[in-house]
Amino acid sequence: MAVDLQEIIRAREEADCLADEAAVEAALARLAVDVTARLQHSNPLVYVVMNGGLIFAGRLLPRLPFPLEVAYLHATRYGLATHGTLLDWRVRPTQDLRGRSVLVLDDILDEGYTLAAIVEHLRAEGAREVLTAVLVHKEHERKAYPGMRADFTGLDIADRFLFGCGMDYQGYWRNAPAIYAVKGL
Ligand SMILES: O=P(O)(O)OC[C@H]1O[C@H](OP(=O)(O)OP(=O)(O)O)[C@H](O)[C@@H]1O
Ligand SMILES: Nc1nc2[nH]cnc2c(=O)[nH]1
Repeated sequence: MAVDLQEIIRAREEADCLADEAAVEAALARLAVDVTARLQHSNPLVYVVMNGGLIFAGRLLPRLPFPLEVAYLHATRYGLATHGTLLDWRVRPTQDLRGRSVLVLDDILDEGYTLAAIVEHLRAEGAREVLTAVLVHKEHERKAYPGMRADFTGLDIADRFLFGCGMDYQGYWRNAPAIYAVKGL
C-alpha cells in the first residue's frame, strides 16, 4: 500500500518531543564515557543492530577514542507495526566471535525480546562477553524478564510509541535528531 506522505509529515508536526537534541547529545556524551571506561582495553567487536541502531551507532562510535571493530546484524520484530511479534533474523553475525568482547548497539530496549535473542545468539557463537548499549530504555514492566536493562542506557523514556534517532514511524523519521512520541500512541 502506498504511504501517505502527508500523514507522515503530520505525524511529525503533531508529535510530542520527549527528548530534545540537547538531551540526546548529553546522553551520547555520558554513554561514551561509560563505554570507554568499561571497554577501552578489550579490543571489542561492536555489533550495530539494523536498522534502528544505525543512527545511534553513527553518533556514538566517533566518541569512542579506542580501537574497536564494527559489524552489523539485522533482526526485526516490529516491521512497520507499533507492536512486536516474532523476531525475524535477516542477517546473522558472520565474524568469528570466539574469545571476543562484543558490544551490541541498538536504538531502544522496549520489551527486550530483540536484545535478549541477539545476546543469546552471540554468546552461543562463543563470545567471551556480550555487553549491550541502547539509546533509549522504555519505562514499563513488560520486559522479557523482570528488571531487564541494557548494560549502558542513554535515556529512560515514557511508554509511548517513539520515533527519531534511528526509531521509525511507518519506516520514516529515523533521521529526526530528537526523540518524539506519536500523538495518541
Ligand atoms: O525491545 P523490543 O520490544 O524487542 O523492541 C526493540 C527493537 O525494535 C526495534 O526494531 P524493529 O523490529 O522495529 O526493526 P528496525 O530496527 O528495523 O526498526 C528496535 O530497533 C529494536 O531492535
Ligand atoms: N520506532 C519504534 N520502534 C520500536 N521498537 C520497539 N519499541 C519501539 C518504539 O517505541 N518505536
